Amino acid sequence: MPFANASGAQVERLQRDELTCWRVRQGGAELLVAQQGAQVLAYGRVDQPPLIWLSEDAAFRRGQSVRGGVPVCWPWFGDLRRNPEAVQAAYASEDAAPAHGLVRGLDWQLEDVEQQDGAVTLHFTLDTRAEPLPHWPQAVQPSLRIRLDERLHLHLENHNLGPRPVTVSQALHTYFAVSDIHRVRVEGLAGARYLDTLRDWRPETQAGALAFEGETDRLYLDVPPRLSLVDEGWGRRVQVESLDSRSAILWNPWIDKGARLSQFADDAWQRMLCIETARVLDDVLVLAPGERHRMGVSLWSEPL
Ligand SMILES: O=P(O)(O)OC[C@H]1O[C@H](O)[C@H](O)[C@@H](O)[C@@H]1O
Repeated sequence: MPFANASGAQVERLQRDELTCWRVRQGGAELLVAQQGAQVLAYGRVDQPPLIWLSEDAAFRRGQSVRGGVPVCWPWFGDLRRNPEAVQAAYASEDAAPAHGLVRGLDWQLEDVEQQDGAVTLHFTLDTRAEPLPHWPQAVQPSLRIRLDERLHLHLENHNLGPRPVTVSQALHTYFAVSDIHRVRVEGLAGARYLDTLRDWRPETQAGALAFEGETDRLYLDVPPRLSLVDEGWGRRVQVESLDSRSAILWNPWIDKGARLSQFADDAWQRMLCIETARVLDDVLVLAPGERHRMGVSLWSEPL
């Protein structure tokens, strides 16, 4: 049932196959968010190509992360065994740990929808006290605030409600839509250190802007607060501004890995790339007892 307020924002609950979603329309922008994983699925301005990419082969199934949008990776990023020891130690099982943590396929609770001053904010939490995560007996509660105004802002909060410090790694795994992977570059990384996961995690230093010429899967450190995705094909610059994060993952699967991915068309690698706002490697989060921490990202586009 849609409901609108005086400023004209419209928030509507709807179903995409097995998933409950919310669609927000406001000021010429449209946002779609799934309750599962508190996952942003789509975002853009109605008169422009989408800013966030959602796979045309996306499956909206319970327990399965949707390919595209902004999956929340938490309380670890990627392969747990590649994480610092303190992140691994928080997981109490000998069994193989799922990639990208435990919360992408779970239902988060929508706490409230706030509409104020031309902005709409959806606030999701995952109550890990009422329903502890499997093999992760830590009293840390994540929440995600998704705010739509002229821009899109995501804030991932961690609240350590327990008596012990807890170390987590995390990412807002944003999939961006691009006109053509051969016509884009990411600016802002020059001089940053990175680990190239495709070359045995070799440490490297970025020279100049990052262009994509093959499979790319890199963990960058010392990342500045502003990165820009320059898209010559669509004549725009997408600004990616982070809050309290100095690590980022840059990813494009290219042809061979793209063919092996779930919910991913054979040629989809040409139309997307990921810039993931993160806390990984030596940038992991150490949460003191009682501590709240917020990591964020804001996204918008400007004409070139
Ligand atoms: O297929 P998923 O579990 O969603 O992971 C998708 C991708 O996420 C990150 O960007 C990793 O760096 C990649 O190695 C991984 O392939």
